[in-house]
Parts: sequence; C-alpha cells; structure tokens
Amino acid sequence: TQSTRPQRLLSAVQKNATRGDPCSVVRAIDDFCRHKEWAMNVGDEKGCILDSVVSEMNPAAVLELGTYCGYSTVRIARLLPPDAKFITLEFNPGFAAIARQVIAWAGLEEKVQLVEGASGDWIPKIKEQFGIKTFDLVFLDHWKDRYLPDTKLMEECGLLRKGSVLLADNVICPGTPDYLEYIRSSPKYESRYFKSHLEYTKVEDGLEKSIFLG
Ligand SMILES: Cc1ncnc2c1ncn2[C@@H]1O[C@H](/C=C/CNC(=O)c2cc(-c3ccc(F)cc3)cc(O)c2O)[C@@H](O)[C@H]1O
Ligand SMILES: [Mg+2]
Repeated sequence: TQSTRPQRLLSAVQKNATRGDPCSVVRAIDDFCRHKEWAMNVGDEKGCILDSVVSEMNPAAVLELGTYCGYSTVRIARLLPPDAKFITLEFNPGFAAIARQVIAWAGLEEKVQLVEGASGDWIPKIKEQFGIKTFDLVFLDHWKDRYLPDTKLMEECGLLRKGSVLLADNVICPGTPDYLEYIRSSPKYESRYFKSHLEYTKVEDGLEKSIFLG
C-alpha cells in the first residue's frame, strides 16, 4: 500500500533523528521538507520566531490549534518549563497518529497532551477537562478560515487573560484576511507582524503576534 507524506516524514525522523533529542527531530523534518518533500510545517525560519516568542514568555499554559505532524509541537514543547501544560488539538486521526510518534521520538510525550478532535468542539471544554484557567500562549496553525471563529470562541470561553499572546502562522500565505482585519482593528488586541517566508521557500509569509488586552 502507498505511504502518505506524513508517514514518510515520520520514517525520516526515525531514520535520521536521535531518540530523545528534540533538536535532531526538528532538523530531520526540516531536511526532509527542504530536500525531499515539502510539507506544511511552520519550518525553520518562522520556527526561530516561534522559539523566541515561547522563550520570552516562558508560558505555563500553551494551546496549539492544528498539530499536523507535530513539528511545531516539538519546537514549542522542548522550550517549556517542567510543569507547563501544553495542549495541541488535531482532528485528523491519521495526522494525530503520526504526530504522537514524532513527539514520542523527541522524548516529549510527557510534556504534550495531544487531543483528537475539532477545535470548535474542544475549546469550550478545555477549562473543565484539563483544569486550565487561561492560556498564556496560543499558536494558530490549523485551517485558515478557523482562526477568527476560534479566537472569538476563546474570548467567549474566558480562555484569554490580559497579556495572553496569540501567534498566528500563514497570515500572508495562504493568508487569513478576516482574522487579520479583526485582530488588527480590535481595541482588545495589540498586534505586530513578523515578516518571514513560507516554510522552505522564498515566498513571503509571516507570523502575527497579538497580545490580548482584556
Ligand atoms: C478545526 C480544526 N480542529 C482541529 N484540527 C484541525 C482543524 N482544522 C484543521 N486541523 C488540522 O490542522 C492541520 C491543518 C493545517 C492547515 N494549514 C495549511 O493549510 C497551511 C498551508 C500552507 C500552504 C502554503 C502555500 C501553499 F502553496 C500550500 C500550502 C502553509 C502552511 O504553513 C499551512 O499551515 C491539519 O493537521 C488538520 O487536520
Ligand atoms: Mg502553517
């Protein structure tokens, strides 16, 4: 039977990365995507911006929307303090299965809770299910037309506090026009665009970092 791209990405990790070494897992995926098969991971260039935001915040509670193969999950989890809570939502069972193995290969399975399901269904249940009051950091990297509705839902569910940071991938390519318009014009957010490139290409893309003002 034919393998899928995520399966081939996992094989590349198992072949080229060292078990328990998150940086080698990140490197193995970037090499695979740059030299073998492109895949929609945040990548190394935007990944460095993600790293600096995570390191600067030292967050106690992180939410990721859209795990895919777990590349950004590993990037974030490797930088978290020991008792931080990190939830990543993924509704495609095939991708979730691959991501679990990528996260395990990095030795980070204790730091990450991968929840299988749709963000719209799970966001209202997070407080009671996981004992989380608010998130310090949310990384948005799922379907681009879900960024805005999920942001409004997180506001409504009281999951954001004064100072919570939303970091959104792909605000230029593929683009998230309705989200950008909302977040940049809303008095509830202080927003800043980090210009970069679409993963593994020279095409412009960037991350939008938005601080919730309460
Ligand atoms: C509501 C809900 N709930 C839970 N999981 C959800 C969910 N909605 C989606 N997911 C999950 O998240 C990932 C989806 C990611 C979507 N990302 C992109 O489409 C994307 C595309 C490009 C791209 C750019 C130029 C091109 F020419 C082609 C593609 C680059 C990117 O960086 C992307 O992120 C995927 O794993 C999907 O199952
Ligand atoms: Mg992306």
